[in-house]
Parts: sequence; structure tokens; C-alpha cells
Amino acid sequence: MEFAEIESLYTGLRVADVRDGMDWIGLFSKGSVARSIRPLIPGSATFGPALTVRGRGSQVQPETMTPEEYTEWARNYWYKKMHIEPYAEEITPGDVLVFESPDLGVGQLGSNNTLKFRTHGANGAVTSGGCRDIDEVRLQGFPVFAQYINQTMTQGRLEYDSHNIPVTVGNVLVRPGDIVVADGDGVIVVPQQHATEVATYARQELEHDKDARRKMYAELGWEPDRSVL
Ligand SMILES: O=C([O-])CC(=O)C(=O)O
Ligand SMILES: [Mg+2]
Repeated sequence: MEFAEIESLYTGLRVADVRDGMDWIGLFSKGSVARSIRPLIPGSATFGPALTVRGRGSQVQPETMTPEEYTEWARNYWYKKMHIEPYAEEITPGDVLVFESPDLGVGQLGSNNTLKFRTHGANGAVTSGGCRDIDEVRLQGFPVFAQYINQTMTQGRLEYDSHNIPVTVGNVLVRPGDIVVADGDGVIVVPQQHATEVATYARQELEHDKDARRKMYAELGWEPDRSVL
């Protein structure tokens, strides 16, 4: 599905609405990513088709080296052969990167690669692993939904495995092109074949809910804000 179509279906929908839309078509136990995967930037929200990436634990045990040798090893071996990001070149504007990453306490995402993803037009990233440089990622306003914040780099810990393959993140299968929606309630994944129907009932429930809240705003004498308009 083209991003323009996803945009017209999903703009303004909250994760809660998409959850309802999934229920409305009978997908009660599907889609909701484990609640341990949370927004790292309070208030951030995103949606888009999944560009999937798998990382794997590494068996590489770097030998003892001088710092100069280590610089050479990191730049010309690790970041050229093991921690590679070929998928960045394949980002289509609107994509949400979805990383299946083992829980190795690694800050696989950081302010450098998130900025690279943004320059290619990505709408955000979801990972079962971690993120570092978090203050800068917040400054960038790049929506990251992750299991943890941690300091360590990937060297000798976590390698690139593959991309554009089905992955399992937060106990949910995510296939390339499935629709990812994320906000303060967490992350939900809509199988692409259900994208239109789920959005239809999600929208119905959002409008129903907004009507009820708009009336209570009026009763309270509050000015309507975007949450009720
Ligand atoms: O380099 C890494 O592996 C992660 C990182 O800190 C960044 O992208 O800024
Ligand atoms: Mg960094």
C-alpha cells in the first residue's frame, strides 16, 4: 500500500482506536506489541509501513588491541562488515523501521543513525532492543519506541543479520509493509491485508469518542482542542 493511502486512512488515529479497529474485525489477540516497548520521547506518535530489520548476537570477540588498532578495527571492520545498515538506502518516505534485536543491553540506535533514517524520510523506529544518545534523539524529535535506553555500542555484541524479512518484535509478527502505529499507549501492528477495514472501524470509534468528549468539554466550559475536533 502506498504511503499516501496509509496517510489518508491513519492520520489522526490513536493507538487505542487502531486497537479497537482490530477488535471490531475479530483480531482480538493480534497486533499489540509488548508493553515493555515504550516511546522514548514523551508525546511522540507516528505511523507508517514497516521496513523490517533483524539484528543478531555476535560471536566476534575483539582481541586486545592498542586504542589506535581499535579505532582501525571499529571503523574498517566493525562498521563496514558487521554493523552495517544497507536498509537505510531502501527507506521510502513514511516508513517506520522495525528492529528485531536480542536483549543484549546494546544502544543499537543512536543520534547518528536515527538522523540518517530521518534524512531518508523515515517516520520513526521501533525496536525490541535499545537506544543511546537519547537526549540528542529527543532534540531531533525522531520518534523511537524501544525497550530500553543503554550506553553501549554494538561492537562485539550485536550484528546486522538481514532486512525486509518477517520479524517478531514484542511478541508480534511484523512483515514488511504491515502498518505500524505508535503513540503514548505503545505500538500496534496492523497486517497490511486488513489495513483499510481496521482504519474504517478505528475512525468510527474515534469519532464516537470525540463526540462524547466534546460534549463534556462544553459542559465544563472548556475551549475545544485538537483532541475533540
Ligand atoms: O553508532 C552506533 O552504533 C549507534 C550510535 O551511537 C549512533 O548511531 O549514534
Ligand atoms: Mg552515537
